[in-house]
Amino acid sequence: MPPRNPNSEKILDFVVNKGNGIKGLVDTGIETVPDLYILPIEERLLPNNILPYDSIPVIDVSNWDDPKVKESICDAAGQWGFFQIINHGVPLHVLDAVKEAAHRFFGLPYEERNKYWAGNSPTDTVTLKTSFVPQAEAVLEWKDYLSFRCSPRDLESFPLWPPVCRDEVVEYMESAKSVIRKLLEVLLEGLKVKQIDKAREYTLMASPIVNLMYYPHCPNPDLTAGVGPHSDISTLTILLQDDNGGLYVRATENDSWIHVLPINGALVINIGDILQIMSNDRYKSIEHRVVANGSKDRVSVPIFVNPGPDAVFGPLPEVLESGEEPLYKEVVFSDYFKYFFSKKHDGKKSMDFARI
Ligand SMILES: O=C(O)CCC(=O)C(=O)O
Ligand SMILES: [Fe+2]
Repeated sequence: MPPRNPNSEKILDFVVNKGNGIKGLVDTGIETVPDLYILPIEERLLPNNILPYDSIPVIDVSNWDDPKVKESICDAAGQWGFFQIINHGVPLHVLDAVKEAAHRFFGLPYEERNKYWAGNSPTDTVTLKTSFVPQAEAVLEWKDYLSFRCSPRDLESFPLWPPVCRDEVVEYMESAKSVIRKLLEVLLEGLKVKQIDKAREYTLMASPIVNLMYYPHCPNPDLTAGVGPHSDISTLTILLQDDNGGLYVRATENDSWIHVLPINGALVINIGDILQIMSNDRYKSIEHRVVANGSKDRVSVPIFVNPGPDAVFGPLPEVLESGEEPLYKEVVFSDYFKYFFSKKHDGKKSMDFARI
């Protein structure tokens, strides 16, 4: 990484080392985007690269057992890797409450937020961070996030979680559980897996993570990345976004992107790397990115549905049954996770870790 100029070093110290986050920097009243956040022009999302009339599928899941619904889900997972679901059963008030809780947490004074900063937090099940991997990034991402590990064991640390948002996070996670289960059942049935037994359950969904993402308003969002292009390493991600928009999904191998239109009450679903690997490429984990907003503070709440740390995953035997060659080797989830977090967001390069 090239050396940084003294002003960038100062900002890095304030945002990362002192734990103010990008929220703290915006609160100082900055009127321009600091160099530390300015992307080289070839990495910016330019208007010419946005396809204005395209959108990802929207699927009504009021009847999960309808074969047409199942088919739409599996088709969307294969062709798009991204879709929105409506009538999913998670109550609107639960969705609204967790978004409000995110605003409440990031609205706390520095001293209160800082109690949860990585390294200060009373428990490793909740951590406040900024950007993605600041020590590996030449340009930082315009986001802070409070991350909750949410396996049943992790939930034992609930009393140590921030009181301004912990109930809402747990309620959202609990209400989303049946949606997660249904989606995985349908997607696995599409891969000829009849039933999700205990071992499979561990590999598919044992260690969910819920993030409260916060993208404070940015003086010039076109210059910077809220989140750079990446695919998720999860099996599935369930994402609740607010009405500001700003999430873009890669459309083709060329550099074009589709905006994910906010729909009140909808959940955005995307396939993660693990499910692409387990499906031997039947389902696709598609790159996506976020652009911050010029005037509003954006929040989103992804649930990353992750395997247990020591789960081993690879192409499913049911998928390879008819003699198809596996495209991936078997990998331990914690190794894949460490690899992902050892470098900056970099498209779909993490998948090389598992590729044969
Ligand atoms: O905030 C969003 O809309 C998406 C965030 C995201 O892609 C991620 O955290 O992996
Ligand atoms: Fe993502």
